Order: sequence, then structure tokens, then C-alpha cells
Amino acid sequence: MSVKPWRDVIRHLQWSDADAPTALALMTQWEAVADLQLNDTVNGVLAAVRSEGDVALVRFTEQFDRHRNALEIPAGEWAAARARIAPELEAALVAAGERVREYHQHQSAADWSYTDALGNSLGQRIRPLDRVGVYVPGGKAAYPSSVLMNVMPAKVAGVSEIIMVVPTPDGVVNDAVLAAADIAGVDRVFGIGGAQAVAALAFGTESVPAVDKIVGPGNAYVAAAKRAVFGRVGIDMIAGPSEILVVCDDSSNPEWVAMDLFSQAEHDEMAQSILVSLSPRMTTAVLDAMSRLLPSLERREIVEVSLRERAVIVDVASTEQACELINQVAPEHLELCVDDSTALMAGIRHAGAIFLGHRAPESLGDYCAGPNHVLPTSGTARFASPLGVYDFVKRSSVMQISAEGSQVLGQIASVLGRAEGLTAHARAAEMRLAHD
Ligand SMILES: NC(=O)c1ccc[n+]([C@@H]2O[C@H](COP(=O)([O-])OP(=O)(O)OC[C@H]3O[C@@H](n4cnc5c(N)ncnc54)[C@H](O)[C@@H]3O)[C@@H](O)[C@H]2O)c1
Ligand SMILES: N[C@H](CO)Cc1c[nH]c[nH+]1
Ligand SMILES: [Zn+2]
Repeated sequence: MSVKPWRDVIRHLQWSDADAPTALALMTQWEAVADLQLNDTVNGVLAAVRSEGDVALVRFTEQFDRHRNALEIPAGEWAAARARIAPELEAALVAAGERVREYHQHQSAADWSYTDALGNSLGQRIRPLDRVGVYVPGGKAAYPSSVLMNVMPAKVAGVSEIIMVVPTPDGVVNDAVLAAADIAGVDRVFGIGGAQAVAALAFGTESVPAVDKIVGPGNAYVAAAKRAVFGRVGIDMIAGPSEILVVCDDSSNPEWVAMDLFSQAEHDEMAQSILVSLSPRMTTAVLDAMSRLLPSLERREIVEVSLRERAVIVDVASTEQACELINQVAPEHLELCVDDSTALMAGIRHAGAIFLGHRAPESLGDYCAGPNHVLPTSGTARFASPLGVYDFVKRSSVMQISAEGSQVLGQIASVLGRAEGLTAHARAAEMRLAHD
């Protein structure tokens, strides 16, 4: 139990102080795969699985997850698990899955083309990936919701084959995770995790088919392995620990704000909760609510470490200052717990998912609102987007050149080819000139 009140434990900044932006930048930075020893471990695992296949996969699963069960979990077991879970859990998974599917259907993009002034037809064709690997984390907790979030956009995109991997620590398979796999419609499930699972998906083994792209969040071993295999396969992103940034003002409900901050802190000790306050009175009220509510949390120990190590409160004097701060942090989750979010929304450029008003706790986005909960973390919302249908398709450009087009474009290509010293390029274009 913490002896000091939380107001004395959580770091507290005034955004108007000249050094506050730098201090906040230091507090929010997180390098996904900076640990050299971890990288050595991961590189060793990748090399071994690549050269030894299933033998290494079984060995590492025994070493890190403490079991020697069969690698693949057959479809019959998913259906049996679905029948075993509580009916209300099954109904919640089905309802959440349908909402996630519906949201992602809006992301589907169509082929396009146009005809230019020379009669050339130029366009873009979109096709789903053939085979993807979905990493569902499962070391310290089981995440059936992450099955739905990873698989539904792939199904909407029309991916032909979805291979799911999920660690089964001590050989224990989570029924809700298997039920979610059944509901979402994966093709195969393997009870493996960590860097060895990523290696198996990237290189293929006797049991696990090689995939074209690996998606899904995981711990630092998973993140390092995904980064290392990128290029051989595609990846979605490098996910770091969960983060939430909540903006409050006099209209906020302090207990709701406190619980929303806890909801991400409870993920793991490195998760980060940031409170940005437009009202000193509300800052005090939220801190008091945190002290009141914290003892009632099931995962209190994790929350306490997360708050002590990584939480920050920042007082801001205006919505402009709030926006400046938000854009610097580029948070994974942003809650605007205020009556009127119009001015804030106008100034916000970087955030993974934005929750507006008092009735939109981040946890609804985690489970069932519809948008994806796999989001860019650690400031990567500056350039990255939530996992979506667009991650499971690729685009080809298409060009059909008319007789007139080959004359006009051929002359330009001829000049540019010769300027680059690539005369075969130039001659290929010139041959078409001569032909007509
Ligand atoms: N962004 C999201 O959408 C989202 C969703 C769910 C979970 N998460 C995050 O994903 C993470 C899941 O982490 P986790 O650990 O529970 O599960 P995980 O599945 O990512 O990792 C478990 C695996 O890590 C490997 N491992 C553990 N210790 C190791 C060691 N010392 N050496 C080599 N390998 C080792 C093991 O192979 C094990 O199978 C958490 O940080 C959680 O917050 C994110
Ligand atoms: N908040 C997590 C992503 O940052 C996702 C999650 C899964 N279950 C609960 N939450
Ligand atoms: Zn969450």
C-alpha cells in the first residue's frame, strides 16, 4: 500500500514552464527494442527456428512457455471451447465481433482508373494478401478481444488464409481466445508465442506455413522479432506499452477520469497514463478520486507501479496549450472528457484513437465500439494509423498506353533514359516510336 497520497507520487508539470515540453518528452519516450541483450536473444531464436524448424520451435516453447503440447490446436477444439464458455461471454464476443466487422467494412477501398488526355488508361488495383499471420498476445493475460480486432479487418479485406498464433503458457489454452478464433473465422491456430512464433510465421517450419505479413501486438520479444523479420514479410507496426491521455476540465466526472486512467495502467507496469487538466480544481478532484478508488482494483499492484513509474499530470492554461501537448505526445488513446470538444478537436493532429465526451471511456473502444484497438503507440501516431482493412491489402498500379501515348511518353522516356545512362530503357521506348 502506498504511504504517500497519489498527488505526491505522480509527476506533475505546468505546461507554461519553459522546460515542461522537454520534461514530458523524456517521460513519454519508449524505445521498443533498445535492449541489446533482448535483441541477442531474439536474433538467436530467429536463426534457430529458421535453420531447425519445428525442432527449435518445440525447444523454445518448452523453454519459454513450459510445455511440449502439439503445436497446432485443431478446429474441433475451438468449437469445443466455444461450447464451454459462458453464454453471456459468447454473446458478447459475437456482438463485439459484428460491430468490429461493420466498422471495418467502411474502410474497404475500390480500384480506380482514369483516362488521360493521350488516351492512356492509368489506375490502381487493390487485392487482398494471400496468407497472413495474426499474433495474439497471451503471456501474462489472455486477449480474446485482440483476436477479433486482428482477424475481422483481414476477413473484410478478403485474405485467403489467416494463421493465428497465441502462446499457451504451461500448456493452458484459453477457452475465450479459441472461441473468438472460431467466431472470427481464422483458418488455423498454433499454440506458440514470442519470437519463436514470429520466426515460424516469417520463415515457415514443417508445421507452420510461412505467411506474407504478420500483424498483432505483443511484448518486447515479439516487437523485436517483428522488426527483425520485416522485409522478408510485411508487418503492421511495432507496438509498445499501452497509453492513455485524458483531457479534463470543470465539466469532467473525476471518478470516471480516474478509472479511465487506471484502465490502461492495469495492462502492464510500463503502460502510461497522462492527465491533462484545464482546471486546477479538477486536477485535485481526480487525484482524490484516484486515492479513493485505487484500493478497490484487482490489478492494483500493476497499476501502482505504472502510475509511480510513468504517469504524468500536466496543468494547461488553454485549449491551445492542451493541443500543443497532445500533438507532441501523439497518444495511442486520447479521451476528451469535456462538454465541448470542438476547439480541442480542431487543434489535434496526432492521436491513434479519439474518444469524445463523457460517455466514451477508452474501454468501449478496446472491446466493442467498432474501431480497432490495435493502435500506434509511443508517439508513432505522428505517422501511423490504427490496424485496418488497408493493412491486409496491397495495391498494384496499372497502365495501358495508347498509340498516341507511346509516341509522346516514348520521347520523354528516351531523353530521361539517356540522361541516366540507361540506354536499354531509352531504346525500349524508342522502338515503340519507330514502330508507329
Ligand atoms: N496494443 C494492443 O492492442 C494490445 C492488446 C493486447 C495486449 N497488448 C500488450 O501486449 C503485451 C503482451 O505481453 P505478454 O508478455 O503478456 O504476451 P506476449 O504473447 O506478447 O509474450 C509472451 C511470449 O514472450 C516470450 N518471452 C517471455 N519472456 C521471455 C524471455 N525471457 N526470453 C524470451 N522470450 C520470452 C515467450 O515466448 C512468451 O510466449 C502487453 O504489453 C500488453 O499490454 C497490446
Ligand atoms: N488497450 C489495449 C490496446 O492498447 C487493448 C486491450 C485489449 N483488451 C483490453 N484492452
Ligand atoms: Zn485496454
